[in-house]
Amino acid sequence: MVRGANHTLMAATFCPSLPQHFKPTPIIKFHKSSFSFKVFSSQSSKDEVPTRVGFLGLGIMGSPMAQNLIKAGCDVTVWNRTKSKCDPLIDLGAKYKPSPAEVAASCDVTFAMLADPESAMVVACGEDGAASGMSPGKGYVDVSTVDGPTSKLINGQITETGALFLEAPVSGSKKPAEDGQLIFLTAGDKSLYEKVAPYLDIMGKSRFYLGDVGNGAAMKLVVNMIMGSMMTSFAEGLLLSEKVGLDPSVVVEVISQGAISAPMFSLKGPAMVQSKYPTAFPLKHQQKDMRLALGLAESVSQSTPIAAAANELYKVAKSHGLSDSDFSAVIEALKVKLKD
Ligand SMILES: NC(=O)C1=CN([C@@H]2O[C@H](COP(=O)(O)OP(=O)(O)OC[C@H]3O[C@@H](n4cnc5c(N)ncnc54)[C@H](OP(=O)(O)O)[C@@H]3O)[C@@H](O)[C@H]2O)C=CC1
Ligand SMILES: O=CCCC(=O)O
Repeated sequence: MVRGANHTLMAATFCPSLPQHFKPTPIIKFHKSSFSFKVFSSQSSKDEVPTRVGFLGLGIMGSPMAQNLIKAGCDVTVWNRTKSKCDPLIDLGAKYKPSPAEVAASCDVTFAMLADPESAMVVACGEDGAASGMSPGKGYVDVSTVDGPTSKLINGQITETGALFLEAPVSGSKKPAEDGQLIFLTAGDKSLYEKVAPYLDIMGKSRFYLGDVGNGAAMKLVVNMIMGSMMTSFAEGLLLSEKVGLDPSVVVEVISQGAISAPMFSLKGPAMVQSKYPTAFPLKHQQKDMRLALGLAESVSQSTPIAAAANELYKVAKSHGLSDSDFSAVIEALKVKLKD
């Protein structure tokens, strides 16, 4: 693992729009390794930081991530299927292009934060997709949560153009995205990983390089499978406590002080007790991740009965119209079940 350095230092190190006196020596020391960049050349080459950054997909996660790049002084060009979501970023100084292909063609490196495997594929490889604008010297970094096979297909299409590919799904939700505190789980081209590291460190607090394409996706799915199961177990506990006459708010407090304490329980618990689910991580995406994690487990004949049961609850919640609520709304599926 390598840790991100101070964001201001990182931004000042390579973002061309910052005043020269803010630029310290371009050597970034990380937890386990260090390397240096050559910066501010108009041409990209192997050891230079790419200067023109594209961002495709401006949903709950993509918008604050792109915003942090802009605020750090980076030269950012955005695209989103629903154009209106580009407007706040354009107001902050971003450029706009009307297709992923045009973003990719005008940028050195392009990030993509899409909903699911289907949208990640169409934006990367569809008509006017990013691959059409790719060429040698450019890079494509997919930070969406997808499965390994999808990531490998995108890798194939991007690298066929001579460009480089990195998968880099993130741990951390809306608030960490806003605060530049995401955790990047990267895999793929190592040289691209090193080139984009300063950008990852603006958007995140740490990054892992995990080797071949597919490993980042697998890591993300394992983590989210655990998270999805934890949430359903937590929901069961809250409802059981209420049924036996305990105050579920006190359960949240007790948990927060013990060995099973987790930020997620303290963060979501108080709202869940009030049947409120302000969306940070949409339930439909959590169910997608459970489904993809189950597919991953199936591919290696690993038994995952807890995740399979949790997945069923997310499916029930979706069928009750909770797709766009926060994934903590899965508790409603248990309320429905208990009433039946
Ligand atoms: N929210 C969270 O806490 C986290 C989410 N993730 C993952 O990050 C990814 C994005 O999540 P999030 O930002 O929450 O999701 P949102 O649903 O808020 O945003 C999804 C984005 O994908 C775009 N999109 C969807 N379908 C298509 C399509 N067919 N063609 C083109 N664009 C499309 C949307 O465009 P449009 O605006 O036009 O709908 C939007 O930009 C997901 O893979 C999710 O699992 C990872 C970590 C945390
Ligand atoms: O994919 C979503 C992850 C949410 C989180 O890590 O808090």
